[in-house]
Amino acid sequence: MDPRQVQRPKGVRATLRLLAAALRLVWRAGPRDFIVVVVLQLVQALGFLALILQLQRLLSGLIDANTGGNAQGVAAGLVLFISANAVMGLAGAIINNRRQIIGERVTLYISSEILKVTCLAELDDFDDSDFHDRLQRAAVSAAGRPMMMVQSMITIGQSLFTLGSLWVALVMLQPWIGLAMIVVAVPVWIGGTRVGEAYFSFIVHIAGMDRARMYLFQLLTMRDPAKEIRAFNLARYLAARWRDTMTERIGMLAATLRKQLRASLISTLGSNVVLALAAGTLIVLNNRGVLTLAQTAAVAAAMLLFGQNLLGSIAETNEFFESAPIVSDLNQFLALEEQLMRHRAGIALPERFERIALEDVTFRYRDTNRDAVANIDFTINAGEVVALVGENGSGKTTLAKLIAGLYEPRSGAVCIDGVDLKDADLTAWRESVAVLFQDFIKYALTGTDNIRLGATGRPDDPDQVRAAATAAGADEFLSRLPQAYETILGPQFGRGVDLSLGQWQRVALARAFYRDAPLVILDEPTASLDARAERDLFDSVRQLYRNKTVVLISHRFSTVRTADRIIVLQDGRIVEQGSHPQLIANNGLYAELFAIQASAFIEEDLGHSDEVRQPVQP
Ligand SMILES: Nc1ncnc2c1ncn2[C@@H]1O[C@H](COP(=O)(O)OP(=O)(O)OP(=O)(O)O)[C@@H](O)[C@H]1O
Repeated sequence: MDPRQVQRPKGVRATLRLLAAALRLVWRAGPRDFIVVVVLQLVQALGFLALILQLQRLLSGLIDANTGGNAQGVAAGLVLFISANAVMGLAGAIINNRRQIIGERVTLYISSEILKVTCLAELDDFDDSDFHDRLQRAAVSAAGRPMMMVQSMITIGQSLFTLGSLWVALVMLQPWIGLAMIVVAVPVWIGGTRVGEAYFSFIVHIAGMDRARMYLFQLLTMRDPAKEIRAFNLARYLAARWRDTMTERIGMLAATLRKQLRASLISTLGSNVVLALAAGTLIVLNNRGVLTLAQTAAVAAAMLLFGQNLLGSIAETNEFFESAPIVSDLNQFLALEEQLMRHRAGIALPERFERIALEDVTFRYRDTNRDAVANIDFTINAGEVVALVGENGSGKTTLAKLIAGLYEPRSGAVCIDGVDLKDADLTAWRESVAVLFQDFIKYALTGTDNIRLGATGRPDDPDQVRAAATAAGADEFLSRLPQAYETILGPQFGRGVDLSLGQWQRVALARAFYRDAPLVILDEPTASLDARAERDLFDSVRQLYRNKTVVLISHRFSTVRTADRIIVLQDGRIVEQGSHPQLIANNGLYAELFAIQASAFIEEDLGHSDEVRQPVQP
C-alpha cells in the first residue's frame, strides 16, 4: 500500500483532536480509574508548586535565622515541605498502580472494537490486501499503542501539570526566565513529531511484509501444514525465507531508529542550549543584584526541576507522537464499523421464502480481470433440489456464495421473493441458509460444539445434536471417542483426538443439518466420503430435506443425477440445464462429462482385468 494514501494527523489542531479522541477512548474504557489518576496528578502538580514556594520561604527563613531572626517558622516550614513531599510520593505510587489497569482496559476495549469491524467485514473485504494491511496495523502494530498512548499521555499530563506549576512559580519569581522556559519546550515538540512520523512510515511500509512473515511463521508452527511441510522437506527452506524477511525488517527498523535518534539528539541539544542561556541570564541577574540570593536559589531550583521534567519527558513525548498517527490510523479503521453497519441494515425477509431468482447476475472478484460468473439467469423454487455442475473453475462455488449473500453481484440481482439481496437484511438471510463449503472449518472444539456451531442461537439440546450427527453418519464414531461427544476434535488441545477427513466431513454435515435452515447449500459434500457413506448420506438428505430447498455442487454424477434440475456451467456461464435424462439426451457438455466419468470406471476396471490376465514379462 502506498503510504501516502494513509492519513496522518497534521498540525497542532489535528493532534489535539486526536488527543481528545484518545481521551474519549480512555474514558470509555474505565472512567473511575481515569478520574482517580487525573485528580492525583493535580495533587502532585500542586504539591510541586507548594514545594517550590515553600523552598523559597525556607531559604529566606534560614537566612533570617542565621542573622538572628525567628527559627520557629523554619521548623514549621520544614514540616510542610516534608508533608508535601510525602503526599506527592503517595500520589505517584497510586498513579503508577492505576495506570497499568487503565492500559489493560483500553487494550480490551480497542481489541473488542477491532473485532466488531472484522465481524462486520464481508468476504470481499477479506479478498482485499489493503484491508488486511489495515487490519494488521490496527490489530498488531496498534495493539499495544492505546496502552502506550495512555501511559505517555498520563506521564505527559503529569509533566504538564508539574511543568505548568513550576512555570507559574518561575513567572512569579522571574517572568523572563518563565518565557525562556516556553522556548525550551519547542524543540521537544518538533523532535517528537519527527520521531512519530518516521516510525509511522515504517509501520505502513512494513504491514504487508509483516503479514507475509507471520504467514511463513504459521506454516512452520501450525499443525495443519505440518505434514506436507515435513513430507516435502520444506521446513528449512521456509525457515530461511522467514529469516530473510525478518532480517530485512530489522534493516528497515534500524534505518528508522537512526532517523528517530537524529531527531531526538537535535531536539535535546536545542532544549539544552536554551536552558544554558536561561541559566546564564540568571547568573547575570544575580550578579547585578536584580535577584536576591534566596530568589536566585529558588529560580535555579525551579529551572532545574523544569529542565529535568521537560528533558525527562522527551521519551514520553516521542512515544506520544509515535503513537498518535498509529492511533489515528486505528480510529479510521474503527470508523469502518458505521459504513459496514449501514450495509447490513435492510429489508427483513420472510423466514420461509418461495423463490430465489438470479437475474442476469455477473460477478468478478476484486483485482481480477475476468468475470467468475456472467449473465446468470435461473430460478430456484422452494423445495427444489438444484445441482450445479461444471469443470474446475467454472463458477459453481461463486454462484453458491452469491446465493448465500456472501458476495454482491457486480450487475444483475439475486432476488428472494422479489427482494434484491442488496436491499435485504443480510444477517437475517444468512440465518435462512445452511452452507457446507468444500473447505469447511475443522474446529478444534468438542464434537458437541462442532455441531452446535450450526445454530448458536438455539438452546442447548443434546438430543438434537445427536439427531444431526446420526443423520450425517457421525454418531457412530463420535460416541466411541474417549469422552464421546465431549472429546475435543484436534490433538493440539486438552488430549483431544483427530478424525479422518471423511469423518470430519460428516461432522461438518451434521453442523449443516443442525442449522435446520430452509435453504441448504452443499458444496462437494461427499468428496471425502466412501461409497457406502455417500449412499447413506443421500438417503438421509432426501429424508431430512423433504421440505427444504437444496443447492448441491458435486463432481460426482452419482450424486447429482438425483437432483430435480441440473445447471451446467462452463467458464462462468450456464450452458445447459434440465434433469439428468434430459441432459443425457441433449448430448452436450453434461453428457460428455458424464461419459468421461463413467468410462473412467470402466477403463480402470478393464485395465485392472488386463493386468490380471496378462502374465508379467521377466
Ligand atoms: N476469492 C477469489 N478471488 C479471486 N478469484 C477467485 C476467488 N475465488 C475463486 N476465484 C476464481 O473464480 C473462478 C470460479 O471459481 P469457483 O471457485 O467458483 O469455481 P468452481 O466451479 O467452484 O471450481 P471447483 O470445481 O474447482 O471447486 C475461478 O477462475 C477462480 O480462480
